[in-house]
Amino acid sequence: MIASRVVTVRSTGSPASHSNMSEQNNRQDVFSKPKVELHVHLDGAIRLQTILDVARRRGIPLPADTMEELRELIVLRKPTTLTEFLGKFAEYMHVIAGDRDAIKRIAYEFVEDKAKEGVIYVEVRYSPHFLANCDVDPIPWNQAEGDLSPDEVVRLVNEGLRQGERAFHVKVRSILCCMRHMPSWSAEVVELCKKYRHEGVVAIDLAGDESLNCEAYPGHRRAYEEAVRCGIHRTVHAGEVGAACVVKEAVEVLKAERVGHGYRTLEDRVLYKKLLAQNMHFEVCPISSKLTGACNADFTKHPVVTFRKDKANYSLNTDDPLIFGSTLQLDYWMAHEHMGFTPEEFKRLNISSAASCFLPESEKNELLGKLYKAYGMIRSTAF
Ligand SMILES: O=c1[nH]cnc2c1ncn2[C@H]1C[C@H](O)[C@@H](CO)O1
Repeated sequence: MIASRVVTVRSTGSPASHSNMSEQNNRQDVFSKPKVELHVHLDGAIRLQTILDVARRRGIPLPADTMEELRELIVLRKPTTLTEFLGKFAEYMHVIAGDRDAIKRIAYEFVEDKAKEGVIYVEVRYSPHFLANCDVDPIPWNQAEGDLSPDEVVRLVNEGLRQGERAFHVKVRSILCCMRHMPSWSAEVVELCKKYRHEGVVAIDLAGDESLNCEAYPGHRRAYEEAVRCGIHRTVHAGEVGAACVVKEAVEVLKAERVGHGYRTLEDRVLYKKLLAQNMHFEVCPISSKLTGACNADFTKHPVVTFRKDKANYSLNTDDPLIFGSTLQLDYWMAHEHMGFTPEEFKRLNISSAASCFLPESEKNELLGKLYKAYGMIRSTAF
């Protein structure tokens, strides 16, 4: 029996449309055991307070002076579209991008926040180009040109994450994102993955707006070929809002080892069966999928209900807790309350997540051992 206890669920923003804050604070932590998170964006997991502090220090005007006003500006309250959701990043990225202290700080604070959520291993992703202000074309977020390159961004994030790991006892690895609309950045992304593979960078990702262009550009394809050639792990955002053919392309052309979201895989039964047989991992983000309009707002109809029924390999993740006003506990709570997830299923999916993480085998085994121990399970237990 898992004892559930009432905890205060701290949130980076207000709980988007799911409830009011006091209601959220009284929610039970439905799985207060060590967890693994594989799909969360660093730039979607920044503290509101940090955005305010950095804006003040840098003298950058914001249309919000208080946490409440900033929350109002950034946090999504109702389901929208992926395109509109992605537009939220433009509200605050210009504050953090190009600033060395801010970048280290968001990485460090991210680890602290994950520790509070009971996460013992996390893979956090971001686009180095989106946080830079030189050696990137175009310079993002209307920044003036500065002297912070994508390469240095990776070094700073690595430093912040390493300090966070030591302070909060969470194991953290990172994934570098190519962006769908910027194929010209992808060659450098894979080079950065190679350069920093011994400093915590474990994989390459392709993020951004699938609804704008479905077929991966040659720039992305070449980067993924290089990743395969060099043994860099691969995940791809696919089938979030894009059709099942985007998932097919991710797996067959880009050689993705995991699929970011992947909900619309279910529309192609042949593909779904094939991926089930391959034990393909789906990085599921429940609250995200509701607020980006990727899935039906009725959680009882969520693709993860089918994944669970079919004993698919999947994880539960926050994706962008800042913009969704969420926490990992809230995603678990939604799964429990609206989809009937049990502690047994939470254990199973965390073990699948650990087994599908991008750590080297020996470290993966160590992580699995920790979970089995914490869950009071014997290693050979098969679900
Ligand atoms: O859910 C998402 N789908 C596609 N792209 C996303 C999602 N969440 C964040 N991103 C984008 C916006 C970020 O700036 C970028 C890198 O983290 O990845």
